[in-house]
Amino acid sequence: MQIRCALVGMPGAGKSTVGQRLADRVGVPFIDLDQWLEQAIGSSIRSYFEAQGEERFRDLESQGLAEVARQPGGLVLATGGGAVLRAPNRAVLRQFGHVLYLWAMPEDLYQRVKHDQTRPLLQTDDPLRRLRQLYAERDPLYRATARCVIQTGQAAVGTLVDCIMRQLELAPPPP
Ligand SMILES: Nc1ncnc2c1ncn2[C@@H]1O[C@H](COP(=O)(O)OP(=O)(O)O)[C@@H](O)[C@H]1O
Ligand SMILES: O=C(O)C1=C[C@@H](OP(=O)(O)O)[C@@H](O)[C@H](O)C1
Ligand SMILES: [Mg+2]
Repeated sequence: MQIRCALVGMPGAGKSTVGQRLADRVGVPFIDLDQWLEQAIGSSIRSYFEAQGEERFRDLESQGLAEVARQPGGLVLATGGGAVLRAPNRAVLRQFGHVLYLWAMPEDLYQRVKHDQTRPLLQTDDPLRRLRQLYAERDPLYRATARCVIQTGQAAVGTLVDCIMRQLELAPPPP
């Protein structure tokens, strides 16, 4: 089965986790853009981001996205939460394939990422407040990029994969 789809959404939405599971289920390669970048630069996103600053990270992310999107054939691509910030990236994603927005409320995102130290933008005294700010800025951009919105809420990862497969018309509707 050849599917080309990209997952966008806030940090903690489940792009990396759901994307890997979806790719395994369908049997296509999976690329997590952050992991791909970490391999390319030989350092963690957090250290690169903190040493070089956000603009340089965004440049790197844009270059990486353009390169990964050129890979032909079936592919599930999990982006980083800020990949939609630049208009050219949004165009690359739309051209790449079916873009799905994994949506969750900031309060649910916070529960998923509150103990995580790998996300540079959330290393603040008040990560929930930061998530709310990021959500307000980005929700319109995710919606403008994606063809559909998948509400993640309390849904288990397997349930979300089923839902995405139905969106991609790879699975029959539930009885
Ligand atoms: N649907 C879900 N329900 C509960 N926990 C989830 C769900 N999706 C992801 N998680 C957990 O939330 C955390 C963040 O998920 P991750 O895939 O890294 O998100 P993203 O790549 O969108 O930032 C991980 O610990 C993951 O196991
Ligand atoms: O929201 C963001 O700007 C970022 C999200 C991260 O990816 P996740 O969305 O997988 O956390 C990673 O790309 C980087 O830390 C920046
Ligand atoms: Mg991720």
